[in-house]
Amino acid sequence: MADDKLDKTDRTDRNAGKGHIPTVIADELHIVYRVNGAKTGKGSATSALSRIIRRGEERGVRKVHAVRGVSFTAYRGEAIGLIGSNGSGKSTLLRAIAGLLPAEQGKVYTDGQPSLLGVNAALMNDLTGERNVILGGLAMGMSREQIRTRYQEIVDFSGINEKGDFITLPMRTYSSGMAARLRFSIAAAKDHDVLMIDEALATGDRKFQKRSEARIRELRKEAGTVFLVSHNNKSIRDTCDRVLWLERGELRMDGPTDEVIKEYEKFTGK
Ligand SMILES: Nc1ncnc2c1ncn2[C@@H]1O[C@H](COP(=O)(O)OP(=O)(O)OP(=O)(O)O)[C@@H](O)[C@H]1O
Repeated sequence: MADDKLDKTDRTDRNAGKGHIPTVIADELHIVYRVNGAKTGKGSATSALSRIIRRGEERGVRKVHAVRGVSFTAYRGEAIGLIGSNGSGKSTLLRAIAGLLPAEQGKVYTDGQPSLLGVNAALMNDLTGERNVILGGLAMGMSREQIRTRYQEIVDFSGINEKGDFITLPMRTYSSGMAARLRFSIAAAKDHDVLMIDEALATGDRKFQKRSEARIRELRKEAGTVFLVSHNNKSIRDTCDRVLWLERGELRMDGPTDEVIKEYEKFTGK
């Protein structure tokens, strides 16, 4: 499971001799979704017949094999980009590392509790931005005192109050970009062992993206590991030094950012 403590002497730690500390190890990881009540066939007489014949098997459950045998080791201080076409398994892999999805086969080992910062991270729409900063901080394990000292910093970083006193209004009055900025700011206020960001940078405007990129670089210096899922190759280039390229759930390439993006751009025809 994802919350297994890492065995620092793990054999997959190829760089142990160089003093690198592994934070996440995925070992031949497979993730399969099961979709209940999924219809097979088009509702024709023959498909109805075949459904009757299959009765007793896993009826109405369709499997989606989203991650297929992915292995890698992430180290402290690395910023790793995850790239690949739509539906290639990037978000699924992050959710599995965060311990939100069980492994069908294989294993994920993590050092500490990884935090997943998605554009869908749970904030309460009916509460004010202010309350969400406090609740979000508590949910991440910050003390009230820590939240109090970081509060102004979080609000300033989000830029929510640049156009008026929005932080005291309910989140439902925010634009999707404003909400995403607040989510990022809350998550980025804490020093994470492993921080995973799913497309968060794509949502803010250019000025906010720059600020987020700078913060990611800081988080790396503070010895965490950062994973970033993005379709924006420039964001990945500016932030990451290593890239994992997924395609149809398989790890197609793992290497230095420039090399992997070059191959990916050939693949996508850019
Ligand atoms: N909750 C779910 N139930 C069933 N299948 C799912 C679920 N979430 C994702 N999938 C499937 O798993 C596969 C991988 O999806 P995933 O969202 O991980 O891809 P992605 O690389 O993050 O895509 P994108 O770039 O479009 O965000 C896809 O085939 C998708 O249809």
